[in-house]
Amino acid sequence: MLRWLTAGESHGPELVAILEGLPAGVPVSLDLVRADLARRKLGYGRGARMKFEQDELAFSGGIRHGETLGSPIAVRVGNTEWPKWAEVMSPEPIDEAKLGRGRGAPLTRPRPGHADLVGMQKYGFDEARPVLERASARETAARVALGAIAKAFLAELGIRTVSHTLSIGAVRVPEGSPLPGPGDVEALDADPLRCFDAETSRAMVAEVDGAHKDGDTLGGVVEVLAYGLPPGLGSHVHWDRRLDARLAAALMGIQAIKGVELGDGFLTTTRRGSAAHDELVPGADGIARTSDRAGGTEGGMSTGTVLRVRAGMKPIATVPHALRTVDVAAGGAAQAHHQRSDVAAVPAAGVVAEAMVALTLADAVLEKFGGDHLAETRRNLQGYLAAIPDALRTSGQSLGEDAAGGGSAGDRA
Ligand SMILES: Cc1cc2nc3c(=O)[nH]c(=O)nc-3n(C[C@H](O)[C@H](O)[C@H](O)COP(=O)(O)O)c2cc1C
Ligand SMILES: C=C(O[C@@H]1CC(C(=O)O)=C[C@@H](OP(=O)(O)O)[C@H]1O)C(=O)O
Repeated sequence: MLRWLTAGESHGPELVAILEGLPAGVPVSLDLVRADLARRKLGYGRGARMKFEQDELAFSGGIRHGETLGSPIAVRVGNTEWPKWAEVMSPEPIDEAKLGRGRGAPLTRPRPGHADLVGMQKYGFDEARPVLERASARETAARVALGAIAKAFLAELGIRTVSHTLSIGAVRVPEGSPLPGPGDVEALDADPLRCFDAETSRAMVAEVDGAHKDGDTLGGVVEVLAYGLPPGLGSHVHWDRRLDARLAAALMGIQAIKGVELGDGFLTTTRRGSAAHDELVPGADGIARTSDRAGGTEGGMSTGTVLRVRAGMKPIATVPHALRTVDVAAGGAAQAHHQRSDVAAVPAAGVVAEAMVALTLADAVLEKFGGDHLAETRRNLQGYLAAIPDALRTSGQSLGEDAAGGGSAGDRA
């Protein structure tokens, strides 16, 4: 079982994350995690904060000489902007008069679409600062750090994840466009919107520019792909063991994600059964699929084909052309508070979604194969794959011998 927790506020000194249950022997470096933290800041439409704020990464448990120890892994992501917020976010009691009218002033005009109002009601605060500090997606830096470690573990078993942007606002990659593979990650990261279709990416830039000019914000859809999965992660036997359910919960747990689809998702609901599923045919080296509409799960289990899961993000709630609200201190109509914000953070949400998928898959792998050292997990995986009888074997399925090698893009249906 893999467990993880994060703590820390958006403008606090640091985020702290703990990952418990990963086997020993997984190669992990600060650079590897730093690289994913940097990818999370990418994307045309992100606000100024992404440029001036630096993530200061440190491991403070669970890793020795570049490898996991099997003990809980502790990660700290320091915030270089902390000195500016030291009084506003001081853990020690502070004279409220000192906070003044600047960044410490009470936020009494809650933003529709953010956690402000209901957080104040629920936790008994009279202003939004104590709510928004934790509701903020700054927290996703901690999850991406843990996701990078989960990805390092999965890569050792030949499993690789890729995320990309499918839509921003009304601009969408055409249905049926080629999927990026593990070798396309660099090119995706170099694209301003992390979109695999160059023409659509240009249209997305124009969409973001348009929203920015109008003082507005955008949402969109991201897709995460996982290559090289064995069949049988998750289970059909109980609702909370289903891999699709676990992926949906993990993705819906990201700030602003409002919908999740497995494979063709809602599109499949419009198809007839004869055109909705992935038919099985005899292939050269085992059972083959004629399509990949399901997105790599059946009966709540991975099928061994490429996993394809989508997450839809609502537009950013802090709309520059501020939305109507109520001033809960003065009473009466007002405009929601606004200092700065992202126009769109969909590409960043893709990197976060990749981290959440990686953590969920790593958990499912450990549930099925266990192992206190990576070598044991790998042996168990290889033994399982080798024991699948020839008559049930799917085409292109690894026998496990190459599980230490690279991703198996050949699994793509
Ligand atoms: C990567 C990322 C960046 C975000 N940036 C902002 C932002 O700059 N301003 C904002 O109001 N919301 C931003 N959000 C969304 C808010 O965090 C989210 O709308 C808020 O937590 C309420 O979401 P909920 O209704 O899903 O709970 C961002 C979300 C993500 C995933
Ligand atoms: C700091 C990050 O994202 C923040 C997420 C966020 C929100 O409301 O979710 C609001 C913005 O913060 P602020 O209101 O302080 O400008 C974003 O910059 C980050 O992703 O690292």
